[in-house]
Amino acid sequence: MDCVLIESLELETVIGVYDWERSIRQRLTLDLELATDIRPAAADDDLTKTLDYAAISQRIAGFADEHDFALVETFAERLAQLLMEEFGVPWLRLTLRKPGAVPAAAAVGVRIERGKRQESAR
Ligand SMILES: Nc1nc2c(c(=O)[nH]1)N=C([C@H](O)[C@@H](O)CO)CN2
Repeated sequence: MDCVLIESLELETVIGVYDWERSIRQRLTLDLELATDIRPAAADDDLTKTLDYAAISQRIAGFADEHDFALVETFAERLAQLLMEEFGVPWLRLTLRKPGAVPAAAAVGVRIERGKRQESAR
């Protein structure tokens, strides 16, 4: 299975369950593995035949701007749905970290996998 990767994407958003978190923007970092068959794009050297990681990163930054969830779980789940629907991603693994939320930890967060892996014929 081929993947397009986005690693350590830095986002700013309103997120948190406590009152003091509702009026500030906090940093999240995102790792993504997005399943896609890269061979058509590679064969024709054509960006339109693959997932454009720049366009997807920009869309994710917009998503972070538009929403103010309480939980990282909600952010991750809603973002996964968006990526699968808008970009036709059949399977993804998404790791969302909230650095600084627990001072004794480098980061805390969630990792989810959604969709079906499609093993490609060789
Ligand atoms: N599983 C989770 N636990 C906690 C979350 C969360 O989103 N998911 N959030 C908080 C607070 O917002 C925390 O980040 C403030 O430091 C606590 N636990």
